[in-house]
Amino acid sequence: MESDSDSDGSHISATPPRDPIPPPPPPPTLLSSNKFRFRARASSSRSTPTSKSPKPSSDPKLSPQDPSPTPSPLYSLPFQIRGPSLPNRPIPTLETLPARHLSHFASFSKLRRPSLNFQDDPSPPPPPLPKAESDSVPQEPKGESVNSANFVKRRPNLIGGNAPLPPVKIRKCGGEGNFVKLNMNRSSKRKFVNRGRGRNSYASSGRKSYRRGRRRLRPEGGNEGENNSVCEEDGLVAESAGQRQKKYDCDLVEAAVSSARNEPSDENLVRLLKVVYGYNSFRDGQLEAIRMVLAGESTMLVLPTGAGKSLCYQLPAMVLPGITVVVSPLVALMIDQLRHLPPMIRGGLLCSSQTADEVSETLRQLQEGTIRVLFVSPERFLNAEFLSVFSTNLSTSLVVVDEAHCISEWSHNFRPSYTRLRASMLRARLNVGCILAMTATATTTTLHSVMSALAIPQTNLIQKAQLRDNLQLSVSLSGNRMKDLLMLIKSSPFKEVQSIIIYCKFQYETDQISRCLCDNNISAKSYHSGIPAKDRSRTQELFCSNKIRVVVATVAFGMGLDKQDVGAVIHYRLPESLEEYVQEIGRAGRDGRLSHCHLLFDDDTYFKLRSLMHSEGVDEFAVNKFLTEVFSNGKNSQGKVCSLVKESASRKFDMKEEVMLTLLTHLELGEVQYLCLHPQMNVTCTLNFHNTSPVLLAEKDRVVAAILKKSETKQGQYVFDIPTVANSIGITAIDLSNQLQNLKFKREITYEVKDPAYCYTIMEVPGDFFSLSAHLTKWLSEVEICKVRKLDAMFNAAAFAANVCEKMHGCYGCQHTPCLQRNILDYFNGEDNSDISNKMGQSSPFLRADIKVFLQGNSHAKFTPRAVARIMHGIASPAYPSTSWSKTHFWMKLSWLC
Ligand SMILES: Nc1ncnc2c1ncn2[C@@H]1O[C@H](COP(=O)(O)OP(=O)(O)OP(=O)(O)O)[C@@H](O)[C@H]1O
Repeated sequence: MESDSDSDGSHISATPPRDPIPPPPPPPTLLSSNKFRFRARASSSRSTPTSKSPKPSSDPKLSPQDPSPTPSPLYSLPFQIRGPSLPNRPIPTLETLPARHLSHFASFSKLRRPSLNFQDDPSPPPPPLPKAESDSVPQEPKGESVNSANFVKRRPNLIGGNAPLPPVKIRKCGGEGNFVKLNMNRSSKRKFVNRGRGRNSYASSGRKSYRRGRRRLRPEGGNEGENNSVCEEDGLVAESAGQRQKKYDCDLVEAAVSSARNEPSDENLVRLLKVVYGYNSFRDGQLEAIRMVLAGESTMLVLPTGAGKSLCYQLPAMVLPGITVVVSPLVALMIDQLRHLPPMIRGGLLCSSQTADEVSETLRQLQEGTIRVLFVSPERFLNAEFLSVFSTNLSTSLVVVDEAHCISEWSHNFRPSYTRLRASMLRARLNVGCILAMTATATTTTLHSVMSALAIPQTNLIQKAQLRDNLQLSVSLSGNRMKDLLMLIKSSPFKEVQSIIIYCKFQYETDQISRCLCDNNISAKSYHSGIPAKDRSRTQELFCSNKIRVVVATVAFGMGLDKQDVGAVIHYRLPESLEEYVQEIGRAGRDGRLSHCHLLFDDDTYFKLRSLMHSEGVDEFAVNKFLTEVFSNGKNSQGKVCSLVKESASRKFDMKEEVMLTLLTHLELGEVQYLCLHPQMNVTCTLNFHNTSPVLLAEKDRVVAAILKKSETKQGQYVFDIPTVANSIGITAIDLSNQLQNLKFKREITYEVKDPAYCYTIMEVPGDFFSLSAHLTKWLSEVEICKVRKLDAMFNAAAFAANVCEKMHGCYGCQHTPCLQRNILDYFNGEDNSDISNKMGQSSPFLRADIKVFLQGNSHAKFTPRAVARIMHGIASPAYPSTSWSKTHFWMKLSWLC
C-alpha cells in the first residue's frame, strides 16, 4: 500500500485496501478474429451473466415513456448488466450515505439527509499508457452491408472516396485561426465578385472551409507521422467564406432584397437565397422559420446540427429594416458565425476580449446603422453602456437566441447568464418584437421552459428530427478503451476516414491518446481548454486543412467548427447526456456524406461521471451562510452596491463559482427581485499617490477624500474596496473606476486592482433567510437530479445498443443506428420526468466503518456529509482541494468500489 503523508491514522480503513496493481483487463470485446464486430457481452470473468436478462420487447415504439406495464428493456436491463470492471458485489451509493451515521457532525446536525457534492474534474493520475496494439488490421466484416431502412446510402466520408472529382488548385492557408483581429468589416465595394475574404472575415486569410475536389488519400500503410505531411495539397480547394459564395452582383442582390421586402413570397425568398448563397432551395424547416420571422412572429426553431439554422436569421437580417442581435454563448462561436455571414451583411461583435476602443468603435457603427447583425454574449445585457445604445433611436428588428437551450435549467448546458434573456427584458431594453430561439438539442421540458421565458407561443414551434440521417451510429462496451480505440481506428470503416474527432472527458486523456496515436503513425493533436489559445487555434487550423487526421478533444472542441468533411466522431467516454452526444456526433458528416460515430463505453466511466454530476451540489446550510453574506449590510442596505469576491467566497461556502452566480442570478430574476447584478469587476484597489500630497488632493477631490477615509494603509499604499468607497459618496463602482482612470492620466496616482468579484445593488432584503435558502437548495437539487437522469438515459441507451438490442429493427453487427436513433428521438420527444433506471442504489458494507475511521483520523477538521462523500469519491471542491485531500487514503475510495 502506498504510504500516505497523512500519518493521522486515516490510512486505516474497514474496506479492504485497493490492489496496488489493478487486475488485468479482460480480453478485448471489441474485435475478434480480425472481424470488426461488436458483441453484446454475454459474460466475462468479472461480469454477471446477462443471459437471464429479460428479453427486450420487439415493439419498435416501446420507449421509456411508454406507459405499458412491461418496462422497456432499455430502462430495465441495465440492472442486470455488469461491465467487465464491475465487481459482482453491492455498489456503494453516493446518494444513500447513511444519514444517521453522519448526523453527529455537530455543526451540521441540522441536515436531515446527507446530500452529496462532488466537485471539479479530480484529474486522477493517468493510468499507464496501454501499449499500442499490433499493426494487424482487422478485416471488414463480411456480409454486413448497409441494409437499414433508416439508413441513407450516401457517398461516405472516406479517404479515397470512390467518386473522384477533378483535381483543383489549392490556396495556401495562412489563417490565424479563431483568434483574429476584430471589427475589420468596413470595406464597401459595390461588387462582391469572388472576394477572397468577406467583409466579416476577421482573419488575414481566415479559417477556410474546404470543398473536396477528391477525397485525400493517405499513404498506403498508414505512414502518416506528423512530420510526414498527409496534406498533399492537390485534390483540395480551400475557400474562404467569401469565396464560397458565388459571384455577387450587388445590383442583383439589392433587387432580390427589395423584392423580398416588398413581398416576402416563397418565390422571392428562394430568389434571394440563390443570389446570395447560390443554393437552389431551402432545407427542411428553413423557409417556414424565415416566413415566421419576417411576419414578426417569435419562433422556436429546432433543427439538427449542421442543418442550416444560421441562414434562418441571416436572410431575414437582409430584409428586415432594423438590426438583428444574435446572442451566442461562446466568443469562438460568435467569431465563426461572423465570418460566415455573406459579404453583403455587415456584422459586428461585442465580447469581453475586445479593447475599450474596439467596443466604442462597434457601438459607434451600430448607432450609425452600418452594422446589420450584431453578435453579443448574454453577459452584455448587464452592461449599461451597451443597453444605452438601444435607448436611442436604434431600431432592432430581431433578437436571435442561439443555443437557446442554455436558458433552461433543465437543459444539459444551463448558463445562468442566459436566464437574463427573458422576453420582457428584451422588449423593454431593445424594444424588439420578434425573437428567434434556435437549438439542435432540447427535450420537451427544455423547449417548454425556453418558450415560456421568451414568450414564444406553442404554435410557433418549428421542430424537425434532431438527428441527421447520414450518421452511422455504433456502440461497444470496452474493457480496455485505449486498446479498443486503436483497433477501431485501424479497422474499416475508420481506417479509411480522413478527418476524425475523438471526444474524451479529461484533459490528461486527450494528451495521452494523441501521443499514443502519433506513436502508431496516426497524426493527431489534443485540444482542451488547458492548452494555450494560440496552440488550440493552430490545432483547429491544421485539422481544417487536413494536415492532421485526428483531433482528440474534450467538450471544448466543436462548437463553431464548420468543417464539412469530418468523417467520424469517436467517443472515448460516455457523453453526459444524449443532448451532448447528439451535439458531438453532429460535428460529423456536415457535408451530407455517410459518416461514422462510435461510442466506447464502460461502467467505470459511468460511475465516475455520476459522481461528478454531484459536484455542484450544495447544502441548505451553505446556502443560508451565502445569503447572510450577500445581504450582510443589513436591513437598511437597499440601494447599496455590494461585492462578493469570487475566490474567497467560493472557498468559504465550498461552492463553485458557477453555483454562486446561479444563486445570484436567481435572486435577481426569481419571483422577487432581491438584487440587481452588475458586470463582474476587480474590487480590491491598491493605490499610490505621486505628485500632490493625498491630503491636499482630498481637499479638491471628493473621491480622494473618500479613499483616504475608507482605506487601510500598508507600506505607504492605500488599499480599499471599490464598491465601499463608491457607496460612501453615492456613485457607482464604474464611475469610481472612471475617476481613478482620470487621476491616473493626470499622473496623480497609479493603482492596481485585483480580486474578481460579483457586484450587485441590493433591491430588497429577504425577510426569511431560512425559507429562501430551503427553496433555493431544493431548486438546485432538482437541477442536479435532472443532470444525473440525463447521464442515466445516455448510459441506458448505450447499454441497450451494446448489450440488449436484438438487431431486429435494422441494427446489424456493430451498427446500432436504428435503435439509437429511436431511443434518442423518444428521449427528446418524451417528458423528462419519466422513470429512468440506473445502476446505482446499493451501499458498501464498509461505508459506516470507513467514515468513522476517516473522521477519527481527521478530527482537526470539520466536515459536512457532502464533504466526506466528495473526498471518498475523489471529487475536489473549493474548500477541500485535491492538492490537500488526495493524500488521504480515503480519497476516491468509493469511486474505486463502484
Ligand atoms: N438551403 C441550404 N442549402 C445548402 N446548404 C445550406 C443551406 N442552408 C445552409 N446550408 C449550409 O449548411 C452548413 C451548416 O449551416 P449552419 O452552420 O447554419 O448549421 P447549424 O444548423 O447552425 O449547425 P450547428 O447547430 O452545428 O451550429 C453551412 O455550410 C451552410 O452554408
